[in-house]
Amino acid sequence: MNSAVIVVHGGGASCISKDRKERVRQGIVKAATVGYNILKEGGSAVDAVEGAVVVLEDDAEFNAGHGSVLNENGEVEMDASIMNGKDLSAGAVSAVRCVANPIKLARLVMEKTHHCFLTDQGAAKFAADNGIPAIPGEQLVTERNKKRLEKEKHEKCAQVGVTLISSLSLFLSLLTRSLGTVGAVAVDCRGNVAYATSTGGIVNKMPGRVGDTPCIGSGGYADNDIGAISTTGHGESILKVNLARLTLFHVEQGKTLEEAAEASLGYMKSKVKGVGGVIVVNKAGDWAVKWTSASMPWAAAKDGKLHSGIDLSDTSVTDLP
Ligand SMILES: COC(=O)C[C@H](N)C(=O)O
Repeated sequence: MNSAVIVVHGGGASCISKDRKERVRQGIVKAATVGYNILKEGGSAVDAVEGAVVVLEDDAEFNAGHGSVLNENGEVEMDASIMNGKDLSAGAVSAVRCVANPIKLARLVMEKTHHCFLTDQGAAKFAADNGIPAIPGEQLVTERNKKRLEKEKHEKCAQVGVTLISSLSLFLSLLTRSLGTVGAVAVDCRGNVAYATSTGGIVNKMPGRVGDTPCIGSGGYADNDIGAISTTGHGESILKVNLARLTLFHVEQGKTLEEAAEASLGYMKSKVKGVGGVIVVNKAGDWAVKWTSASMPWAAAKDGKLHSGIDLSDTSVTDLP
């Protein structure tokens, strides 16, 4: 019998203000606890990662579901994917608008269709056909994200005429724009692994822009023989290096989870100047969290203990109830 493990993340970020930190920590801890309880009650790794991600999609502090960032037109378009390491079955949706929990829709794609990936209107029709209610898009829009879009548009305007933007400021702006994607990886007591990742993408994106999150191998991957991973960060960079599968490739080559995460994130930084973060588990119950962004809210539950952190310096361990 394997020991159950779940790890969750709340997105690579540049910096999180002091007043938000506590709310973010509470959200991430709640998600890990909900996922861990599902595992302890005998639920599958897929049930656990879906359950944890639903908690974060429902929490307006995170850029997924309710609280997603807005595109150029002020609308929410969301991407999500999920994968079962037992048989490599996978489901994904992109550019979906009026659903509260894109991860539930991704799971339905995985389990109720012969496809891996549905997008836009086809995904919306599939949702309706499967009893997922369409909600008014505005229900997903928060005041904070309206302000964020305004600020982003304003800053973009201010940059017009500036011919040379230093790569540092470019990265910082990319990260502020992409704060808060959510994800989870888990191992259940039968030794199966799974991942789920969900996002509103990056603020002020073009309508129809799809990032790494719904792309199997970039936004995540799960294979019982290697492990499960969920990624976050600059989507275009993650897509270019297939960050999730690349990390697991390093694991297959004999690296520890920690070393593999470091190698792939390092590669992404040196090759395309992209920053981000990953959470990884393997069948044996080892887990690792790693990021090259300034911070990444995360929590991991195993053997009755909850580990969590946001910045490099603030890891804490407590007993789970
Ligand atoms: C932290 O932000 C993200 O992870 C955004 C997501 N990877 C995207 O580009 O769509």
